[in-house]
Amino acid sequence: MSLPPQLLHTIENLKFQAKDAFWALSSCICQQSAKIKINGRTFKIVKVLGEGGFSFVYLAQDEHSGRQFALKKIRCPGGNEDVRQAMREVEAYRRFKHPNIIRILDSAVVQDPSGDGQVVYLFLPLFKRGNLQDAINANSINGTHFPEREMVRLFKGTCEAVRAMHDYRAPIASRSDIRPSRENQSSSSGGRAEQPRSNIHVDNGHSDDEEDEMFPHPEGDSEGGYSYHGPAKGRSDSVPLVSKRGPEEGEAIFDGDEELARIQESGLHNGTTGGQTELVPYAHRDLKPGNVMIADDGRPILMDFGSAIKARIKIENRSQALLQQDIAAEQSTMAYRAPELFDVKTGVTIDEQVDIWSLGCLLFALAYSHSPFENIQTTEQGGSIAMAVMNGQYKHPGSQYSQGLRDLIDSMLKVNPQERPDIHQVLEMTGKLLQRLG
Ligand SMILES: Nc1ncnc2c1ncn2[C@@H]1O[C@H](COP(=O)(O)OP(=O)(O)OP(=O)(O)O)[C@@H](O)[C@H]1O
Repeated sequence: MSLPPQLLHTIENLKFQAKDAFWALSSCICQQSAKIKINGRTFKIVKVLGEGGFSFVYLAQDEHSGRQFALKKIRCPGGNEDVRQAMREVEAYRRFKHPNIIRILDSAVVQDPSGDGQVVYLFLPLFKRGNLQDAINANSINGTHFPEREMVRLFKGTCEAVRAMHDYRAPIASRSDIRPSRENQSSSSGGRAEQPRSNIHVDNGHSDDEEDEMFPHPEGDSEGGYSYHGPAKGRSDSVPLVSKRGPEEGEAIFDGDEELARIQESGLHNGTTGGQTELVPYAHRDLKPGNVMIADDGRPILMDFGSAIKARIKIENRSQALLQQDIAAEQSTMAYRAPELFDVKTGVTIDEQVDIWSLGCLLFALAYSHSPFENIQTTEQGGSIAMAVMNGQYKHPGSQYSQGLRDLIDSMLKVNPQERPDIHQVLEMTGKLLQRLG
């Protein structure tokens, strides 16, 4: 039976209307996908700033105040263990308060709207000038080099951030901070090969109690009022489950300069506010130019604390050694990784000297645009990066830089960690070099 032409037309019209409605709906959805609501605020995602192994970093703008932030989105497909790992990063950001260390502004754990699992959002101050790796890349493209004084200044600021970690003092009240880690007491790896983060169930040197400690504290506590209510089952919106006190309507979520001034004035450079403390050195474990941002005033700012860990780990047996190798393989960048992390020996204590090696690589990279152990396959040395690192095989390319700079790099790139200077000695040598450079 054929339909009258008028009815056919009406049907076509309805089809188009339905299409229009579909497009309107999808464009609305698309527009919404460029916005995100966290802790009661709506943020516009302006662009992608960078991408890491498990995360995206976006430039986000608060719709209300117009302020811009770096929003790090960490996917946690592996469930609670991944969320815990991400929360360790949040906690590490909060632990170290220093003018050369990035401060976290806020965080939230939400149900991933595009699938299963959770997402952890970190609000960070925006550094428009990029990081030291960006500056190195710009040098390579333009055929330019850092002036030596500027390079040593950037290096010194980075070392000051590292010193705050190596000299970290924990309040004594928090006894869990000094208990031996489960990692040090038991073995669980048994020779696993390099695996993705979500499959490695390690505690990164933290006891169970400390893991609890590392979760945000209840509202109103001394740490500043985070609260964790566990992952939300079946929620599809972006309701924050972990949140600092959400900003009131009209209240600026953050003022980076004010915050920095507060840190500098209060002298809270080492995370403690008085009372009894004890030394609990932390290692960053992934020092490299890409993890040092450049602030508007030119200050180097250390970031990316996903790999930060209590520095001193006693290796008592082969399984613990292999576990540490796994962790290093997953979290530390190979060309900047210390030799003792490539082949972890039994009966030794790994410590914060791993960072000194990475600082040597970082200063070398600032000077010559690449790590001493990058592009190793293409050199006449022939061996792998691991072999070159473990043998301490590298060469300074010809340059205008002073012998003092070369000596400083060489002092840090000692295969035996005990022969490397500690961070205080590195800073002393760096200061003297700066003085000589005028
Ligand atoms: N606060 C910020 N301001 C501007 N850009 C940023 C900021 N934080 C991160 N980025 C950009 O995003 C990139 C990735 O950030 P980040 O290193 O924190 O991610 P990641 O997943 O931990 O990376 P990786 O896999 O290297 O450890 C950085 O190299 C940088 O270019």
